[in-house]
Amino acid sequence: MGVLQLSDPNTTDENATIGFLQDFVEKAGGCAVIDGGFATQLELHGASIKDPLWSALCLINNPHLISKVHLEYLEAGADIIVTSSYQATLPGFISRGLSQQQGEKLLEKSVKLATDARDLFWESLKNIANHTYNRALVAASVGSYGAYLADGSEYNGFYGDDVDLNKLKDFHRRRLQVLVESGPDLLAFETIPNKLETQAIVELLEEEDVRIPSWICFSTIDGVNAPSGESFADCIQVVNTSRRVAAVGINCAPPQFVHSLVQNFKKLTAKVIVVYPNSGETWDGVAKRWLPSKCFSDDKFNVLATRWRDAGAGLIGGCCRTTPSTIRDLSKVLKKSSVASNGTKDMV
Ligand code: MET
Ligand SMILES: [Zn+2]
Repeated sequence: MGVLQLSDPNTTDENATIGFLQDFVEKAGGCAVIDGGFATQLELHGASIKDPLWSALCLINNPHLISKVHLEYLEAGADIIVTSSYQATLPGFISRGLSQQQGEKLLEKSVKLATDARDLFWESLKNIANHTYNRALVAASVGSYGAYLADGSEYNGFYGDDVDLNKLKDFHRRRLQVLVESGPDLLAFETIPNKLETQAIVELLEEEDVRIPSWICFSTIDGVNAPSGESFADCIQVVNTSRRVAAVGINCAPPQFVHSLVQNFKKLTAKVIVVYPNSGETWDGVAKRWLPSKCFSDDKFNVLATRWRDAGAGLIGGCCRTTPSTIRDLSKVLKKSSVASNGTKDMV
């Protein structure tokens, strides 16, 4: 098995922006594996992140742990790792007494920690014959405005009457510029709860002429609509207008919702479908803690994941409360069946 040969994402051909991710998925056997809960794994290692900056706090006081978690997910078989920048925002850092420049350095660092881990891991495989890993891609996480507010609004979609399109674009603009300049392979917009923020992202990608492919993932509470109550048909219509968004889907929703959503999204878009649900526990945004789920096991997650793949999801991983063990099992299940369906695992 060798390195995936992919189209160049930095080309001036706009179609190639999308083609890059489509190629990656295809060459991974029709379904590539994303990593699992990042903040979850930091916490399991003892990091204290009960803070408005959440996992981004580790960028300041525990970057080694971030590298360790990236390596754990790579070892578990993730084809794509997501950076620690989900709740890393410039206003968030500034409110902690950091300067704009220090904040920008931390955003840059979130990408560098991930690309360094990816390169280190890939290098370590050099002398290992017949390994089944792919050289992973790094997706820079861009959490929603609600994630920055840290008030649970990423799960209810209500940003208040004073938040309009321009305010959301202003909020996202500089962080996006810094992340893009830091050289990730992809951008991962996560837990987007409404159509307005979708529109802001799509317009911003155009205004900033972003040439690396993005995915946009929504959260959902009822498993049918966006948290704002707007239909996914409405939200995806906006996504479909963008030649810079390569994939669209769901993250951090209960796994039980995902199958019907993949079926629905398949009807609404030709883009790659990306899903990485949480473990089924629910986040109490006010008390800032997870409320228990009815049941969760990696076995159950795997069974569900093969159905998501069969329904047309091209990128599958885990969000909060999933761990490297979830991703290891997921990777085995998805890659095993992709070998069976392709008859080969040689992707060059
Ligand atoms: N990428 C983020 C993480 O795994 C997504 C969090 S969703 C609340 O920590
Ligand atoms: Zn999550």
